[in-house]
Amino acid sequence: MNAQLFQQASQALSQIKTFKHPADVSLSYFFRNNPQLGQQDRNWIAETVFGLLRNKIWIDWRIGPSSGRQQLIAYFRLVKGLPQKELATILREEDIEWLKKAMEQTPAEMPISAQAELPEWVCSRLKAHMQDADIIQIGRGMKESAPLDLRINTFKAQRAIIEAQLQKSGLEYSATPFSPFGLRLKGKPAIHKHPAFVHGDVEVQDEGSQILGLLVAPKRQEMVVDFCAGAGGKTLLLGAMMASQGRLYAFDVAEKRINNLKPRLKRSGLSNVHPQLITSENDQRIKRLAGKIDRVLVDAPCSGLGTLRRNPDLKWRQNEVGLAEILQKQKAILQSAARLVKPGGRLVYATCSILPEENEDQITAFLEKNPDFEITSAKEVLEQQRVELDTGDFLKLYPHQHSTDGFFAAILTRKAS
Ligand SMILES: C[S@@+](CC[C@H](N)C(=O)[O-])C[C@H]1O[C@@H](n2cnc3c(N)ncnc32)[C@H](O)[C@@H]1O
Repeated sequence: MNAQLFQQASQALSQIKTFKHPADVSLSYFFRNNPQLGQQDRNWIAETVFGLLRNKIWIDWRIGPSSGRQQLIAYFRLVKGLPQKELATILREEDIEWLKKAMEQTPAEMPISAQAELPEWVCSRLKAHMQDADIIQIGRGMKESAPLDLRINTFKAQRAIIEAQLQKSGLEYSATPFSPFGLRLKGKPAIHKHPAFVHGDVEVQDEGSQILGLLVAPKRQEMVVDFCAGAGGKTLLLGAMMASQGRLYAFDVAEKRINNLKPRLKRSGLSNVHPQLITSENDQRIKRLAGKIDRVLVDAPCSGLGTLRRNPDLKWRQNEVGLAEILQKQKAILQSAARLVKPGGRLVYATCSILPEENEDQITAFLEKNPDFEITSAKEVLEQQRVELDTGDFLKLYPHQHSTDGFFAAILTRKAS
């Protein structure tokens, strides 16, 4: 660490802290405007500002109102535990005085929000459903940085060959605990340049996201819809599970995301995927396919509060007003997507959120309105695939328990008429 680099981290932080854009977007913009920074410096700045964001609620409570520079000093001193002499190169005279006072002050009792490193409004919503100790555990799990998980593209590649390739290039990895297609890399190697990635033999995908595919469990020759396909993280998995057979529609309302799916699709070698830009959840195409689809995945737009390990800035970018809109959208999408499912067919509703309003509550409301659907146990569906993961009827994943992002999923089956 040197004074200049520290100053640059502080500047990057002040741009991120407007929270007008996602933190990674603001950071890329900062790097574009500072082309003199080498890769090592960029990595250090990114690690530092993300480290701060992962701990900022606690830091704000501990040191009170303060500048970005002071928050960074507090991060190194109080979170990373660096002794003051190691900060000598960056501390100015006024910093030393400020730090002395900050270290001495004892703030009032720590609120649950600071203990859990979650916004107050999130804590109060969780409190209606769980104990404080559980909220704290969930929140603390979100403070760790996420591991780099790969999914083997089983349509193209065999695990033994991929493992041999990784070993040959000196990469360390282990099998993911639950997903049969997963590998967890040690550290954060530049996997996008690795031949296995370039040839489409592996994709980067959190193990939790891989498990969602196991809940859909599409069969070869089936008609499947990935309703909120985005750039196709789950589409590619579903397509591989279908061994590139049957028909898999990838719907989304965002043109950019559907366009981003196309190069990934090409790399994957799949030919059963049909990306379709839709105008809304009520697009004409949905009416035409009504009652014809075997399996539908709704990976709904959500608050993303299960992904705080990767997107800690969501703690400031999400709020209750935004949540109210998201809840309406989720409800409308689920209701419309359900029309696609044929009798006996399966609908999987998933989010990367930890809020019950976006999860269980949506399912309860849906089932009240749609008595022709019933819950199928996630535990049983996973058991059938020899995956030992029991979170009950619903899939509920948390970083502190499963080392995945926070995910929720419910399997709904349309009763055979
Ligand atoms: C959680 S993301 C999906 C991520 C994706 N399934 C993946 O695995 O990479 C939710 C997606 O829903 C899309 N979306 C939002 N409103 C929609 C709607 N009315 N109908 C279909 N998709 C919608 C968003 O554009 C976004 O790509």
